[in-house]
Amino acid sequence: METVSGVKRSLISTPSDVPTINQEHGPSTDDVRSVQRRMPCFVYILTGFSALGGFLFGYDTGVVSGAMLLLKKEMNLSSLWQELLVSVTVGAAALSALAGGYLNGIFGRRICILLASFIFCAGGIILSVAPNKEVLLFGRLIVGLGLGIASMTAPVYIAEVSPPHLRGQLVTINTLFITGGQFIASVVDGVFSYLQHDGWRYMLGLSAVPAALQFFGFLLLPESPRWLLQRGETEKARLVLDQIRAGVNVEEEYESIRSSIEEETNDAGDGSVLWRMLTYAPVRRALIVGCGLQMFQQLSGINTVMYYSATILQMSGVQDDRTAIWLASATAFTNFLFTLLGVWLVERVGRRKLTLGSILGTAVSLMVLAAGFLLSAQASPPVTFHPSDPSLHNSSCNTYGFCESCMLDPGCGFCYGKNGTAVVESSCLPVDVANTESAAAGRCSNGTQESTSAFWAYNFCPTSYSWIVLMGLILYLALFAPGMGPMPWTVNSEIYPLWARSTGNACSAGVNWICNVLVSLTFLHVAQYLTYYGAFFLYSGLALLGFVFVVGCLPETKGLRLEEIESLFGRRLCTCGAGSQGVHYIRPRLELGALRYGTLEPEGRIAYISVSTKLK
Ligand SMILES: O[C@H]1[C@H](O)[C@@H](O)[C@H](O)[C@@H](O)[C@H]1O
Repeated sequence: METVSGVKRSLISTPSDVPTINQEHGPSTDDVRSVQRRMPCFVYILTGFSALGGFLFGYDTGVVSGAMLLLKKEMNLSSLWQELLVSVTVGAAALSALAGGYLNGIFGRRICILLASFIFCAGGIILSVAPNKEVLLFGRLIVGLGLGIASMTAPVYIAEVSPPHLRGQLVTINTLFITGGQFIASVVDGVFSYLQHDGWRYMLGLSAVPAALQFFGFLLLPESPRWLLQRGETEKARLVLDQIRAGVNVEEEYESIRSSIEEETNDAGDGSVLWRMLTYAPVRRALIVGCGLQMFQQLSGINTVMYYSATILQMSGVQDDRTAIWLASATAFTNFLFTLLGVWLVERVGRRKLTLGSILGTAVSLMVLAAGFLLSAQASPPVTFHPSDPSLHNSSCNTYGFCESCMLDPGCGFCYGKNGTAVVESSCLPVDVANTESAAAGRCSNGTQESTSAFWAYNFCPTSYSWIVLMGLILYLALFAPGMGPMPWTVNSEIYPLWARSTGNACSAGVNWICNVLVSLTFLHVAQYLTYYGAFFLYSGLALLGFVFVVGCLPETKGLRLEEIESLFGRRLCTCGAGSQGVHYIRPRLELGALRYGTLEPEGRIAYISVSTKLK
């Protein structure tokens, strides 16, 4: 048990969807059922408009790969500039997510969402009219600033306006919008890839449309009642709560938020919020769990799959650029589809089981992916033909004996002929730096391929094991998307008490973006050092570590009111997971002078007995 302040903070009151015994202020079971029966339409509208932030997150991170194919030709971009244009957005998102915690605390969720959509709009317009690469870089930086704020604010806002029995589902809808945004971005990429001149302007600029929609929508939508109460705007808070609970008696919810804010204010120690979070054990544990989940989400390699799916598919044998782009949209669609499964499952099986099943499945499918690459590497065709052209002799490509090592060098590609299904007369040649679809010289150089009937493989080797890679990829998405995709966002939106919520979400979103940039920027280098199968075995190992972390540390939060969740972190870290396996809590309610205790039953449901025993 914590100190007295810890006990007071970890007070449990009755969740609205659990029938209660002898409760003083609670809604009757009929009230509760009627909330669940009535469709809380307004909450869905609020969720839809805030999740547009998730959509923009997905769109802006997803669209850039297709835009880059056109931009690099039109603006003659070096690989440094390409990397800069991709990573400046993610880097800016990491910084602005961290700053978003402060902004959320001061200005509230609504203003932050308005600010993010305004920034997205401005960024989209700048990108669509950019006359040169410097302005493009500036536009991508602006978009990143919006991304960071939106990524941490939308889940918090949705969690704060949702009723407990729908909260998991509604916050998961935000991730559904992220993956939806990635899918739409890939379709837009596919469509505008036919417009060789200026197609990228439409790709990058179109994001201004949903951003404007969100901006105007939020001018009319309310602030989070929890934030309003925290700022002392009690009347407004009650009005908003009435409005979003569709007229059901909100007295108990209002009281429970008010009393937990009162306790927080009384207990508030000295120092900044972050310092208080780090020095107060239950919140520190929640922060470790929140940041750990976000870290393992990224370390299990989702964005190597999302950003490089076209490349991965090419490596598995799909040769044509345009086919690869459309197959990449099939990948994004699979991610979207299985996130939908997560929305359906989250309130049925709970966050913990969903995350556990998903991360274990992710680890296994990464092994399948790695095995596919390993078999392809072992069956990699040898170099059998050394062309006499003296201009090719000085290149490092000349030193490779197999396609596998040739393909891993970004400066080289594999040029080969076919006899039936057998690879013949194969060479490793330097790539044409202006256009990686052909070799710099020789049989596979631009314009000569047709007459010589030679095939050019850049980034992949001709192999008969590509189906295993394809199967691993689909399996990966099907198992990652329902759990490890959305749960880190969903869990983070609910595990912190109100005073620490925006800072906690800012930190964990920052960790997500930082790990995102680390993994996606290092993928090609890791693949070069460890080969592709080594890289995927590495991600699989990291996912297994994540599994151990989730087993030990993630408690079940399903069905609990936000004010009750902190108590799940009352025990030592790595025993928190036991909370969902039947732990008994005894929580004296000191300020009321009455003793209440609750039993946390399997499935995270809490049964209540309120005992009117005076402590004094
Ligand atoms: O939860 C999301 C989602 O899974 C996306 O597909 C991924 O690109 C993001 O990085 C992640 O945070």
